Amino acid sequence: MSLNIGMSAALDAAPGAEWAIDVRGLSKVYGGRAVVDAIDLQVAPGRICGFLGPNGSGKTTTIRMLCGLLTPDAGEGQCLGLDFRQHAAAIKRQVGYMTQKFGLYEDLSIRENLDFVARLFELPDRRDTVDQALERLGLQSRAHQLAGSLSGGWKQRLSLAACLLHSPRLLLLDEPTAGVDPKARRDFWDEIHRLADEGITVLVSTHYMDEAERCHELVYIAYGKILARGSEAQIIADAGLHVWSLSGPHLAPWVPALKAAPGVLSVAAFGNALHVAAQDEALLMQALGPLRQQVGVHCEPARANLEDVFVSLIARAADNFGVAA
Ligand SMILES: Nc1ncnc2c1ncn2[C@@H]1O[C@H](COP(=O)(O)OP(=O)(O)OP(=O)(O)O)[C@@H](O)[C@H]1O
Repeated sequence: MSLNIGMSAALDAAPGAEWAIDVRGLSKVYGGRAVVDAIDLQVAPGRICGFLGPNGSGKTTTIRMLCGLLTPDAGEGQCLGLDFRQHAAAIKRQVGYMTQKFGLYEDLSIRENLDFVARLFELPDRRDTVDQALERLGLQSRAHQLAGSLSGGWKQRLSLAACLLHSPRLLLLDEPTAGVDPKARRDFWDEIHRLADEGITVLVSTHYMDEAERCHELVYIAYGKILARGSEAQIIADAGLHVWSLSGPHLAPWVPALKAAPGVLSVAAFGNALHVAAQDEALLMQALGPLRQQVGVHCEPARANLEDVFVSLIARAADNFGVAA
């Protein structure tokens, strides 16, 4: 069970705060290594901010510091208008945190789990509150089923219902849809957008590009540092990438040489096409030269997508930090 609730907190979020999350210089060091390295993060109320980055880049650590489950080594700022270092308990009461791993009791039913969480939060009218949560997330038909016997999609809905029970104003969701099928993911995102329409702020980590596209804004982190932020369109424009799409037979043998070519930052297959990306257009043309001579190979400029940008950012960051991408 990962819920950790400050029962004694009486502070409410400061009304009308300009930012739901506003932290600067947030850092966490493990074993002498800054796994979150002086990051600044601002999210306005009612916005959905996607938090992206490769495995081990510091997303969970950041989320856990924001909701007061982990003490930062440095940083200052506010969550919901409250100083996030001084008022961790008060913030916890107004934040819904969904962990990466299912954090509820497998041997309790859906209803029993929700009732348990309602007790933890000392919610009044528990039965009504649980009934409403069951209805909102479409869980009534399975209310008496043990959580341990639910599929991934149902477990995820139960987790979301549990973290919404106390009417939080900020949701911190850590890879909430990992391993969940496309229909359940779509339903989940519809619900996230309904919540944002109601004014709830959402910071959600994900590895899925289609989910990134459903966020109002994105933050991309690697090696504990923020490498890009903004809307999808801004991030793509800021990256200044040149991308060419290649199609034709037997392209796979060309991939290693393309990847090794100077200036090439990303090579990826999308269906029958290869996307090759670089910042330096002349180097890209040089890398593509031999392929453009091949009979049957069609080359044309393409629009960079988020995945092209993120893979390229990692390649550049790896160069900067002197590590293997
Ligand atoms: N308690 C800990 N002690 C030591 N190192 C830790 C601890 N927790 C996390 N780390 C390290 O900090 C780094 C960042 O981890 P974190 O879980 O925040 O990454 P992440 O971006 O959430 O990754 P993923 O996408 O795989 O969930 C990793 O290298 C991880 O091994």
